[in-house]
Amino acid sequence: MAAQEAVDTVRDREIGVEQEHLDQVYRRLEEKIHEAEFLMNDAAQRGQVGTPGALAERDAQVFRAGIHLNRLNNEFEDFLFGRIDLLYGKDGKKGPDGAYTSVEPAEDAVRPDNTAEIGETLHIGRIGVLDSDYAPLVIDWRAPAAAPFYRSTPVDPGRVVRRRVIRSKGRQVLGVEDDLMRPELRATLDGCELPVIGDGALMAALGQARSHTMRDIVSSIQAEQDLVIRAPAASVTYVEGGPGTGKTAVALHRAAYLLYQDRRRYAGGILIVSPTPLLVSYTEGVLPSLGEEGQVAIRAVGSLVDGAEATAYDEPAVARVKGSSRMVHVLRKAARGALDSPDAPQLLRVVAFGRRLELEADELRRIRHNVLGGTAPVNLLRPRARRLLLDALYAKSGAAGRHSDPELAAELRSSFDEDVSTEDSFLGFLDAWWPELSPRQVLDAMADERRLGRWARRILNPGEVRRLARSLRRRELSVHDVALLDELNTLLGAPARPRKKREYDPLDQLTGLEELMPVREETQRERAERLAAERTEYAHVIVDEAQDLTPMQWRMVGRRGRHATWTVVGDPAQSSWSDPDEAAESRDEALGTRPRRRFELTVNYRNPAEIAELAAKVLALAMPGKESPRAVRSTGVEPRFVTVPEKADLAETVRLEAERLLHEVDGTVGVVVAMNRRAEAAGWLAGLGDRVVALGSLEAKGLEYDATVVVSPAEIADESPAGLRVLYVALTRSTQALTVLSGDRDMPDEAGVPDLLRD
Ligand SMILES: Nc1ncnc2c1ncn2[C@@H]1O[C@H](COP(=O)(O)OP(=O)(O)OP(=O)(O)O)[C@@H](O)[C@H]1O
Repeated sequence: MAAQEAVDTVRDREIGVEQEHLDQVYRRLEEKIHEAEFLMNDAAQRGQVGTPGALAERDAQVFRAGIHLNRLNNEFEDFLFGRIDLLYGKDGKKGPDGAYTSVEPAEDAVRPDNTAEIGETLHIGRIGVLDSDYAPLVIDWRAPAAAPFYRSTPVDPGRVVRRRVIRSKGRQVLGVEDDLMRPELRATLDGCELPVIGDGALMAALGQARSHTMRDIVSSIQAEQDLVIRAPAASVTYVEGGPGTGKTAVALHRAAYLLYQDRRRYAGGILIVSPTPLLVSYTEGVLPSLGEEGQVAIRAVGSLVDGAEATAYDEPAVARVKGSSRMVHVLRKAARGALDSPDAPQLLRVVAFGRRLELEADELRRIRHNVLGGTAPVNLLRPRARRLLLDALYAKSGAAGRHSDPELAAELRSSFDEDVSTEDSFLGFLDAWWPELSPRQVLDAMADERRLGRWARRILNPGEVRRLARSLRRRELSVHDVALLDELNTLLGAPARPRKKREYDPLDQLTGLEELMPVREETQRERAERLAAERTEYAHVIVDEAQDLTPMQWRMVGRRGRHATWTVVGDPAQSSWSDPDEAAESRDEALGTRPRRRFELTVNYRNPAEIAELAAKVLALAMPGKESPRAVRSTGVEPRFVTVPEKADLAETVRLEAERLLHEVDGTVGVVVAMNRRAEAAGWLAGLGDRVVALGSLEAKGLEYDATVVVSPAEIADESPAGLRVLYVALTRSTQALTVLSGDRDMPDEAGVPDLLRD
């Protein structure tokens, strides 16, 4: 008891120490706010008066002050979250953030009797704050001086002796957790022994209940993740890792890091491509929590084309056709062939120079063939088609040989052209014979099985043509249709549209400040939409769940990053695309010859070992020989196996299980079913509240819940050629508890364990 009291006293004292530091930080920030407000008023009053140098300096100051204002108005849960106590460094050089730059300790930093004095203490937070003497009160987590907070380990501690995670809310420090990187040392700070509190901030973070939005991991980024986050942005950073290894989290933190490193370079925008709208809404709060809202657009792969917001999924056989790179050839033919619609006019009749002139079907066909000869986009060929029509009509008019004088001949021709091309019958004909085609119109034309059959001859087989045409007759766009629209957009060529004028914003006069201002009322989503509408290319593209992109989707994403650097994160073992080799080929095409830097993440932070072990059985079937990531914790709670009791039905059983799990966990419960049960499953859970959701297997991508019910592994596995990998995804969504519910098709044994999950 006395020992516990002593621990509590030390803990309280250490919390007090950090509280004092946080108070000092807030005092300093308040000073900065006053300064910022003064500067902004001053700037507004004085307008743009001054020398260019002074104006640039003033803008820079206002810019920095704007950052502070923005951050503080966001009342962060843990503005200050870390601290490292370091040995003296090899040399006495300081970096721009006021910290010593040396990574290695000085030779005499540790005395022969294994004692040492702490030479430097750094606090780490979401932004950097200097005191009035330019000494660092808080180091920005992305600054080089903060790297040892994430990188140092007992095996390779560098200068770090003690690493502390501070839990705070607003202005209040709530707790501290320490890790010793040099446990063999007896270190002192200001003459007193360095106390160590608690046992592991990471475990505390992992055990917390989940909500429907992802949290940032800024206070507990692990060393192998930090290497990826801070990797130089050259060419392609390629990251592989199993479920729960933090790929999505790392990708988001990397976006924030890149912006911090070189905001100017990324003014061209960062695009994050996510597989589903569910994953977009799950992750979109992370960047604002890291203080980054501007410049990053997070978009689902079904919403990458302006105006399309597809969420429907095609059945696997259709998705397979629509995703395949064979579609490029079909679309090329369709984009040109769609001009030749059944109701296209077969005769052009005009009156010119007092004569009736006609072009008949054969002549028209020849002209069209002639114009379409090259590879230029169809819509951009309309002026050429118009000219050839006029040429043919002029030839018929007999006026061509009337003047030998070239000037008079040219005059005659130009008055002919003007007469004809303003005639209603000519204009009407041109609109009908060479209409400006939209991608959607071509897709609609492909819904006609006969026409599609012509365009797909020797590319798709008759069964594929039938299925594709049938699916295109449904009006609702599917996720896979969006990549087809994008391809058609390129094939047709976008006619120049007038740019929307941006509303006047007085803050535009202050360079760079705009994106940081807290007064803007635009949400992250609105901003992303605006950015996407204004932009067709980005400076950096991050692809999450990259294993799922089809060849056609890779082409679409590739177009948005032709000059970009890339971060690509994925796990081949979770691929829902039936032919991973084909997708990898298209990925390589999209990324071109840029050199790749590869990283691997090896630790599963999501699933307890008990769940990870079960999922590994499916992995062994789906990808024999592929290793599972190592689970970092164990809960002692084994997965539960349930079958539908005799007098009950599936719906009732699922509902009962969901209710049971809602009692068991504080956070969310996900019920994962085969895609064709998606609609009915929502009904099974009616009235249970918003902590529980039903999801189709493909929608579960990237998400996580405190507990999950996986309904009929066999149904999920049989859904598509990639079914086993989709089942692997479904089984790896839970952070605490998992129920596997079997139907007849699963052939469960007496213990309820389905065939697929037995040893
Ligand atoms: N360093 C960390 N500290 C705390 N939590 C972490 C850390 N790394 C990952 N996590 C947590 O682990 C969970 C899984 O992370 P994430 O979703 O990024 O993994 P993933 O590799 O994308 O998984 P999947 O491939 O299954 O989609 C999340 O809850 C995330 O917050």
